[in-house]
Amino acid sequence: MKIQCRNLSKFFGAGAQRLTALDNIGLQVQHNEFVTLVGASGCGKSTLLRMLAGLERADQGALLIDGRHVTDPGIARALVFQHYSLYPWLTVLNNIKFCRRLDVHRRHSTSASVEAASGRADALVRLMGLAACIDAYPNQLSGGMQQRVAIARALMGRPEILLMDEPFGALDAQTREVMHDLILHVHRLEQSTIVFVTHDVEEAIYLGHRVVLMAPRPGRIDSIYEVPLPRERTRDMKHAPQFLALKRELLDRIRDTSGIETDLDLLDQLSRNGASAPQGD
Ligand SMILES: Nc1ncnc2c1ncn2[C@@H]1O[C@H](COP(=O)(O)OP(=O)(O)OP(=O)(O)O)[C@@H](O)[C@H]1O
Repeated sequence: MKIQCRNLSKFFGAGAQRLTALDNIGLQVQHNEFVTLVGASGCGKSTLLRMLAGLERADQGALLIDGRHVTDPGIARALVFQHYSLYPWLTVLNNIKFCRRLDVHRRHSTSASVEAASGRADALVRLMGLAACIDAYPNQLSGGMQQRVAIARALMGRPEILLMDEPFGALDAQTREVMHDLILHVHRLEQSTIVFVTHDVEEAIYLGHRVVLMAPRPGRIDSIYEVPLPRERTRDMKHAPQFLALKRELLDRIRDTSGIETDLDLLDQLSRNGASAPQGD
């Protein structure tokens, strides 16, 4: 098993203010699996991802990767965010090469490691379709191109696990479609394990082998769905009855677990109480 979350809990704040961001999370992800996380706002998706990245510590439970406890970030795991976080003063190629934890940036680096890193950067440039803009600076690129650079940079250290937090959230619909096929291609080629957070249920189904649906207050796993599609995805599958049925089910479940209806009821009560409250002078 690549990733094992055993009864993970995470709290923020203390006393009456204590918030259970993650409550008793149990999740196992296999090597080369593509798992997507969806759920209403505040259900702990990003917190769980940050924990997998080693950026957040669990307060209870255990997180194991390849059977070993995770305590810190490591080169075997790379994180990609919605905001591309590229270095504006570096060209595309240098952004890709600049993966700080690579041996090549250390004093003891050998000419063989420099050459290997250079070869990997060139391969990633081709894979990501960036060959025409290697000398451009990030501010000269579209959002989609910047995100390609960010993914290429994340792949530079050959991560075994790619953790993606709404990486395509800021892109337009057409660019997202292209990026979906690109990331599926990367997943196949690199044989990586991917955990991908999104608000977009269609994206979660199209990319994922399994969709993990989380719910808020406290943040928890509500249910896990196997995606009933072949692993090799094609865009026409988005119209398949089983795709549409799962989409409906997930959307209904997210609405039911979001707490939005309870909030609306409370607002309704408040406005009714307000209307009947005695008016002051
Ligand atoms: N550093 C922090 N300090 C205090 N509370 C936090 C912190 N990080 C997250 N939280 C809280 O933990 C809960 C889970 O947050 P998280 O960002 O993981 O949810 P999410 O599902 O990713 O939300 P969204 O979909 O809106 O991005 C939220 O209530 C959030 O306010």
